[in-house]
Amino acid sequence: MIYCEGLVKIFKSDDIEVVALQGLNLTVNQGEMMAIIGNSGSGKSTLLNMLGGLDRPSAGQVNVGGWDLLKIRDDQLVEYKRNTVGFVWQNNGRNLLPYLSALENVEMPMLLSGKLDRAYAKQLLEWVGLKDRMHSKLHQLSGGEQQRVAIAISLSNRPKLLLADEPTGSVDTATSDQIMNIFRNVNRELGITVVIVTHDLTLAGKVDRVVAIRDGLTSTEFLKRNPNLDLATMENGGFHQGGLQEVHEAFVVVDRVGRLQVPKEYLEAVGIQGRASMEFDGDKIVITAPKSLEEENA
Ligand SMILES: Nc1ncnc2c1ncn2[C@@H]1O[C@H](COP(=O)(O)OP(=O)(O)OP(=O)(O)O)[C@@H](O)[C@H]1O
Repeated sequence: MIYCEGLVKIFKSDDIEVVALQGLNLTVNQGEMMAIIGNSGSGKSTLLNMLGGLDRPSAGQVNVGGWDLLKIRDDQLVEYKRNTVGFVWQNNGRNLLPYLSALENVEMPMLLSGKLDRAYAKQLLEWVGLKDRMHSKLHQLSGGEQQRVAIAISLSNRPKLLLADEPTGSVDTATSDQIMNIFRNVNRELGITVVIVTHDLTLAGKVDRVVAIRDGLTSTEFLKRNPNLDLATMENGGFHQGGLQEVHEAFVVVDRVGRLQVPKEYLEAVGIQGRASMEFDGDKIVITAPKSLEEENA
């Protein structure tokens, strides 16, 4: 569904250049539900905006659902955004209209694309648990309910890919669980590929695969140890306390030409700066602080 290789995004303003993505690789399979984590400024939103067609990449390859987003024409980009992707933000303000009802809000993008389908709009609101509130005005709904309306809107164009940027950033734990369950249903029952960007490791723990971004590159990948373990089992087993490591195994990402990112803490702990020694003992690759020549000759 998503294939990025060597993806680069450079922001230029006046004479300052910020390299937000510096050759990022990422593959997401059709029907997957996965999360992207990373510190503030690591490039998560930049990546999501590229994938959503909201911003253009500077270089590299990025292909989503058969569209080459580097070469795509402006008119094709409109079609891509209309038919292929749905977007959910932390801040609903961007796509909700406060004085319209929940139902009218869901119908709005359908109207704009000339494909009004009231029955489907109602079905979507039922799907996100708002059957009884569909005629309430947006401003009469709680933050969590508004977020669920936003999810219904993001599905109104029947996308193949749903992108969510910190979708539970401003809601409580119970609402956050409810939202994650909606994503899980959307993924399982509608077969939509779901990519969630988050800071929240408990949230990330609820998906099968997590990719960590550091300094504009994918650095670590976490895979669920037992993919058959479902959400209910994880929650009953006290998963909420455990975070990501309890259910997932961490792997360092090695790109096509063999590059990998070594965590800064590891480098500092063994005093590596600028260069390192690397040895292969037939079984393991050992990276250490550089040995001095005298030591080698001793
Ligand atoms: N429009 C822009 N112009 C200039 N620099 C930008 C722009 N957007 C993002 N950046 C820079 O690119 C880098 C990556 O930003 P990005 O918003 O993608 O990070 P993030 O991981 O989503 O962070 P956060 O979790 O805080 O949202 C940062 O250094 C940021 O300052």
